[in-house]
Amino acid sequence: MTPVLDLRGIDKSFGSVQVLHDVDFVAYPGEVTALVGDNGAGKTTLVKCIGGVHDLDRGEFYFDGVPVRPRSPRDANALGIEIVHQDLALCENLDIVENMFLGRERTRGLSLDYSTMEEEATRVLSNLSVRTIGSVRRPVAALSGGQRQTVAIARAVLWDSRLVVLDEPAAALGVAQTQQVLELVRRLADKGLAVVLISHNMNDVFAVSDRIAALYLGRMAAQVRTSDITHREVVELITAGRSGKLGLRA
Ligand SMILES: Nc1ncnc2c1ncn2[C@@H]1O[C@H](COP(=O)(O)OP(=O)(O)OP(=O)(O)O)[C@@H](O)[C@H]1O
Repeated sequence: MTPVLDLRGIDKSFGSVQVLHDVDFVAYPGEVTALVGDNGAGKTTLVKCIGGVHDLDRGEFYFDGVPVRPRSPRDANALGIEIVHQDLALCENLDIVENMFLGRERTRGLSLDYSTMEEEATRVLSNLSVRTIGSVRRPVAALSGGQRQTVAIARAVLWDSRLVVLDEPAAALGVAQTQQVLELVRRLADKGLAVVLISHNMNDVFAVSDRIAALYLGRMAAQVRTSDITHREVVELITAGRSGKLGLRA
């Protein structure tokens, strides 16, 4: 199976500080790949390279097997890459439909085509089996944390997305809302998308991922199938960069 995303030998520095060292990373269609690592390990930096926010210093970037080089978020979006950042970037004063189409509004003549946008937003939410959100004309200010996360994720798949990266989608959520968001994450993959999930929560990672990639001090310690690794081994990769036969050699 050709990975949707295949990064090889990625280096990234900020000034004299090298944050990513020779990182390989793959994400397959229909799978959730968890990206784990301690604070400062380089997860966000890697994701920003994927999303075209940062240009790479060195390395190869293949998308659907084709070499590419996204140099802006717009380039990444055009390929089918969507990043849902932790702050979600939703506008409180706008409703769900307006948020989902923000910056990419549908127009008819000179005016906004609300009925088409409303139909498409409703269709995407229903395709994702989201039933917990109510009317799509509700303002985002009135939504709970989990509902906001749902809107941000639905916005990401409204376009012809192939790869969706979710940065800690359940970080601030309660138990029931976390469960709903994880189910949504799983459904995205079941629809054929490649999903990358950044998480510090091992229970969430084991509940939903097919593969786990562990970054340690800017190096990829291991990327393995979730069924081939234990909870304890992942924690060792995160904290020490190695675990038994897995991980970085001294
Ligand atoms: N624009 C920047 N300029 C300089 N250093 C940066 C920049 N962005 C990130 N870094 C540094 O790169 C390292 C990795 O940061 P990054 O945010 O990628 O880690 P992370 O794994 O996402 O951490 P966390 O789990 O805390 O979000 C940190 O030491 C950080 O200070």
